[in-house]
Amino acid sequence: MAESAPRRCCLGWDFSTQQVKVVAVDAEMNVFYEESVHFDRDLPEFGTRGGVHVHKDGLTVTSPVLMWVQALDIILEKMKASGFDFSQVLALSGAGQQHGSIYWQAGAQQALKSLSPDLPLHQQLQACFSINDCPVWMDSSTTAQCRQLEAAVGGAQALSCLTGSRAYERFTGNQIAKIYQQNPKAYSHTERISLVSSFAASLFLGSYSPIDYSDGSGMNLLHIQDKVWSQACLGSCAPHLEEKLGPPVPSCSVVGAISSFYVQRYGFPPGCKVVAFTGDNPASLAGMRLEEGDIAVSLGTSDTLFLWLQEPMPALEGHIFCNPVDPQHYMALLCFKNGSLMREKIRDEFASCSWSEFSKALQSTEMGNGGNLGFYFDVMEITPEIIGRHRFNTEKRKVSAFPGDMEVRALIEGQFMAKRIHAEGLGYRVMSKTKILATGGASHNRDILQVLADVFGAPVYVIDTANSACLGSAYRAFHGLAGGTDVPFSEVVKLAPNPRLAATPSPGASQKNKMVRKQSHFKYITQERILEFNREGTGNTVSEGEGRDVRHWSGSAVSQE
Ligand SMILES: Nc1ncnc2c1ncn2[C@@H]1O[C@H](COP(=O)(O)OP(=O)(O)O)[C@@H](O)[C@H]1O
Ligand SMILES: O=C(CO)[C@@H](O)[C@H](O)COP(=O)(O)O
Repeated sequence: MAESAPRRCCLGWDFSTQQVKVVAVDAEMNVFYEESVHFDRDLPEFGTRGGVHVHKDGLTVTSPVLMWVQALDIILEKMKASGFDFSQVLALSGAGQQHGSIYWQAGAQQALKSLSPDLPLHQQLQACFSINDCPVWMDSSTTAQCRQLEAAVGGAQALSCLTGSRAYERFTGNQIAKIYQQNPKAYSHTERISLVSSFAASLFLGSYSPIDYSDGSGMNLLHIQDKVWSQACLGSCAPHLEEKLGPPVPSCSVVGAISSFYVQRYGFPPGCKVVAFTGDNPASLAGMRLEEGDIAVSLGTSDTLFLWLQEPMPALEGHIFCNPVDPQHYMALLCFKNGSLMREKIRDEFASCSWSEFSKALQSTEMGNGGNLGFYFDVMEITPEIIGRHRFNTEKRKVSAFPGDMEVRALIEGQFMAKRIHAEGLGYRVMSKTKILATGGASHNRDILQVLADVFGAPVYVIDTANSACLGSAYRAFHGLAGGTDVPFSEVVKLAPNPRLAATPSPGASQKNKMVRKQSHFKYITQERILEFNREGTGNTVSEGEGRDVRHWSGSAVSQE
């Protein structure tokens, strides 16, 4: 796969929920190498499903830290076996699934600094962690800690104004508070706490890497405007937390040179720079070269939707993060937990475990699904907080199933309708110039992208790799190398290929959307509305008025315009 002629490059890594991935990008911004290690498939000894362990309470979700370390060993060996020329790597950066936290035991820094090139990393770092199973973003077990934090700073909106988000269970400050309360011994033996992103950077640096502003915004701890840890939040979560976190840094900072371990074992140049790692969603924003007015939809393990923002407008729903490529600006993010794993379940139940059958089901059903609507949350959703499968037929009745193909379309339309109304709740409006940039594993599926274009009434573009977090990490490595904050990111990546048009709205879609916007139909797809449907009981008719509106996205409503 690797070229034999020397090709100067930067590497972009992604430590995501289900896998570790890497791309190499040359000075002309071409991707010429991609590799990945899939946790469930390639490291079965850790017994994860979808890269995680879901605990008995159904709320606690963790991943083994040594699985991540070993995945890095494996991917580096794969690169070496393929002849990848490490000597040409000028710089590297990376991304991590957001919010997950790693607890380095006292003495671990020393172990990191004295890595022997004769042994793989996982054999040398075995005793370095005070917590072996790390809380990850899918965890929703910290409701008590969330309420404590909000109370400590004057309420949910006050916390959002400070940190960009009200308290969320998966956010790291609340996870740290839980560990401190339930396992104080492990907490006191911890000398450093990393995010998945800064942990991965630390493995390359051979010492602790700082947390960057952008991923640091997903902790409920960072003052997003002043870019310092909030003393009120730190104090509410756990003692001595500031020293365990270290000072945060701008996302485009060069945090050091690569550890001699990689120079000696793989042949990296000693001057290879490590640029601060960030969250996978901020890295995707960089990879898609998002512009103001565009909307990005990432269809990975989680589904996320994000926007570039000039001014933060923290609210009770969604998140504001510091922008990863422009320290003056921000990004807004909505996260939906029932993303690809939910789609896989419906695929397995109704489309013979095959994506091509899943696509056929979308092709054989009509836009609007004849008025049949579904919302599928097999795990407790984040946006909004709700669980269960909720289907409503064309007679406005709650039903327990649809015929197979209709089930597939109900899932995909429901997922995208939810994204649109929640984005509109944040103030986003689809305009005539709106571009939707899609990424993540499911963006390989053109039929899914067609539904996205139809529901948003806007064209959908993709980049050549569905791996925008890796790509963005490689771009960010070039940015850090070029001087970071002193140089506009757009200047550094100007040679990068433009996104390709993948789907345009079907005839009739915009007319439906126009009517839906006018009559505010989407607003009924809210937690309250679904709870109301449930209270009314399966088979009950939805009361006239509000409930009816949800179905107006279907064909029958168009004629009313
Ligand atoms: N053709 C396809 N159609 C729909 N979904 C797909 C397709 N190919 C892969 N996927 C989904 O992509 C997911 C992985 O996406 P990815 O962005 O790589 O995840 P992550 O970065 O969170 O590990 C898989 O769980 C799978 O469901
Ligand atoms: O919790 C969030 C964002 O707030 C998730 O988006 C994680 O960042 C996981 O990312 P993927 O592995 O699904 O890409």
